[in-house]
Amino acid sequence: MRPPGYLDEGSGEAPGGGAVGGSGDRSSGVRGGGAPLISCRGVTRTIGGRRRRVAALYGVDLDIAAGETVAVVGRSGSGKSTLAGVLTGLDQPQSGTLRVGDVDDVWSVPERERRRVRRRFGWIPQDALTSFDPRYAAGDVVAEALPDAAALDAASAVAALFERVGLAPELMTRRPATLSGGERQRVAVARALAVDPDVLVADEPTSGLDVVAQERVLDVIAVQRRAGVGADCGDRALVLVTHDLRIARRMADRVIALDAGRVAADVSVADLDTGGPALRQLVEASPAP
Ligand SMILES: Nc1ncnc2c1ncn2[C@@H]1O[C@H](COP(=O)(O)OP(=O)(O)OP(=O)(O)O)[C@@H](O)[C@H]1O
Repeated sequence: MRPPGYLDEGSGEAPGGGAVGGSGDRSSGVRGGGAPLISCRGVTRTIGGRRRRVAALYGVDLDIAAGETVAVVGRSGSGKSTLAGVLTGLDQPQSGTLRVGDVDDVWSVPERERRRVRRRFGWIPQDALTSFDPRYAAGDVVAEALPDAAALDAASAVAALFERVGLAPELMTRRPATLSGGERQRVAVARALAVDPDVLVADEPTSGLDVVAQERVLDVIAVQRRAGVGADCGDRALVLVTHDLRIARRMADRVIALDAGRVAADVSVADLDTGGPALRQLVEASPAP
């Protein structure tokens, strides 16, 4: 099940090679010496039915620290969206563990505890429109995601979120299907921010948008990353799934490249150009800057 405010959607193990950079060094993604906010160990997820099963993630080890912005890059089908679903505790891996904060193994705790973990994440899906309930106006989509306390004064909470993402208040009563692609994505960002998340996970948040709309959405996400809301943004993390290395360079501190469901590279943005052949292949496969 998706979190409140999202339509449920299906989602779903793989061959591969070794990683460039830090994924073999499990402490490399953790800054400041503390425990990472999110840790995956040996995560494998297969998707599909009985006839055709696809190994979408295979033996993934990954740490994400509070305060980091991590871009997940890779070719189409490399497992980026699958990883996003696993990291947020929405999709269960067939094997491996996911630790989030003080919960050592998210899939071994009771569902109630898992829901508490999921509430730490704001999720911006790849295709916002299909994640909206078509019966709801844009404001209601965001209101539905509010935590119980904020729901007491939902109207002003939603208005504040609309303002934050640069959406005119009159758009609250419009159905998302009648909004532009960029406006819809910003409704999706507002919905993700409604939970005041510790981790914002954005899956190709600008796909299908023109350059101006892309900039607006990226700016809104960047502001959340830097400013936070009512809390120290140093406690927060952003995971940005993208096939576009230009966006990764612009937004992230660190880049994780997936290849056939495995972590092929885990490097700082500064090392993006010196990451060795595996990473170079991925860089060359991405759109030109
Ligand atoms: N519902 C599904 N049923 C069967 N296979 C699936 C399903 N969803 C994804 N897959 C397969 O799992 C693999 C990983 O898919 P995933 O969506 O995670 O890749 P991705 O890197 O996010 O791709 P893209 O950049 O195109 O969004 C791919 O081989 C894909 O075809």
